[in-house]
Amino acid sequence: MGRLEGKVFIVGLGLIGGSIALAIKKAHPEAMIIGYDVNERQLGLARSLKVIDEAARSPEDGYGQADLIVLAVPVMQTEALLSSMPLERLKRGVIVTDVGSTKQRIVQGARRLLDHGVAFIGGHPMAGSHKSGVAAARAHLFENAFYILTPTDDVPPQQVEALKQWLAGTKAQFVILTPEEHDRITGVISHFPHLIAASLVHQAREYECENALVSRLAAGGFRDITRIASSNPEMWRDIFIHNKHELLALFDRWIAEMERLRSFVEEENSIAIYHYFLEAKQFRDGLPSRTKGAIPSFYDLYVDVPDYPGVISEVTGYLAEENISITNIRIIETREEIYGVLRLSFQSEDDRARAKACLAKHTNYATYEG
Ligand SMILES: NC(=O)c1ccc[n+]([C@@H]2O[C@H](COP(=O)([O-])OP(=O)(O)OC[C@H]3O[C@@H](n4cnc5c(N)ncnc54)[C@H](O)[C@@H]3O)[C@@H](O)[C@H]2O)c1
Ligand SMILES: O=C(O)C(=O)C[C@]1(C(=O)O)C=C[C@@H](O)C=C1
Repeated sequence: MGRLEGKVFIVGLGLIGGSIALAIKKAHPEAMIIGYDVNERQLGLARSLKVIDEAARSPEDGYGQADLIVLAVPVMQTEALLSSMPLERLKRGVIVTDVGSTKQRIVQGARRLLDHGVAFIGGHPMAGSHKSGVAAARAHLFENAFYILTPTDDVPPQQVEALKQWLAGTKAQFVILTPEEHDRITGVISHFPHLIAASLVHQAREYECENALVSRLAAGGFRDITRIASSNPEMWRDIFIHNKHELLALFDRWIAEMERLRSFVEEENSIAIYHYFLEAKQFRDGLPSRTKGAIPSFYDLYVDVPDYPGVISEVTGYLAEENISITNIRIIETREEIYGVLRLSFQSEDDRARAKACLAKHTNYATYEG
């Protein structure tokens, strides 16, 4: 696909908005990426990290210049932006899209754009992380992942193709769904699992009051299933309100399923318990593997390092001595401070913990997990 020139305006420069910006720039280096975020720190960081070319002072400042507008904010904010977008100031032929985890209410909210002849195409890249913020953004975040689009009949197919071309750098696989299909499927495979993860953490926290060993002993299984409980609460609050109807139906099915399972255990029904686990294993083992992008490794350690030459080789040298492999390394500049931040990525939580201990042994640099 050819390179596009023109202006892209991204509202919301967090994990997803930042990653989309980087992916667009990779495929279309001549395009100008303008960004806006209500959080000035995120906006400043997006500029410093060169995630965007230019910062807008307000959404209104960016809308009128853009050939592509990407709304990458929590879904309730997306609705608000759609209802206040000054349609008469938009460029002719502009494409407006979003990245929100829900679609029905957003597409309903975009009705005023569609009625005004503006091409709104709902979008949802089905990859992400429990991390937030532009510092976590990566150009390859969506590689091999599904990217759902929910165009309505009002939108000409050429506009849908043009959006795919803008987003080609994501290297994602595009899938067209209706907003209803989207919300039903993501309710089951994304939204409800986040609720289960959060509820398991609450359960452990309550047990912790009885015995402080609970969190210290929480090992691989608990950590694997609850990683997503570390996700952004504002984002998940909005998703739960938006997809309320699907989630209520899932609650009913889940509660009935737990009752059934509870009775197997109460009755010591070993055949039923065995088959329950076996069937789950068979289905889980049969899921298509999507190695790169869909499940990114995000075991990052941030290290505050003094700004002098050779500090990076010093840090990596200590890790090499202990055979700890780094999968990625990045310097995050902070212009006004004498300290810089080094972001080291590891393949596993264990590697990250070893790196933390190793740096504590050899240096006095502050480290924190991201
Ligand atoms: N995190 C994921 O795994 C994931 C994956 C796919 C889609 N999504 C969707 O992407 C969207 C963004 O999520 P994220 O993970 O990037 O969150 P994030 O918290 O990393 O970033 C959101 C950014 O939006 C900014 N913002 C909030 N309200 C704003 C407003 N009114 N105007 C301008 N900026 C505003 C925030 O300051 C923040 O920087 C959400 O709708 C979410 O549902 C998230
Ligand atoms: O990997 C994670 O941390 C995610 O939760 C990513 C995840 C998901 O549920 O798979 C979360 C929300 C998005 O809408 C899409 C992807």
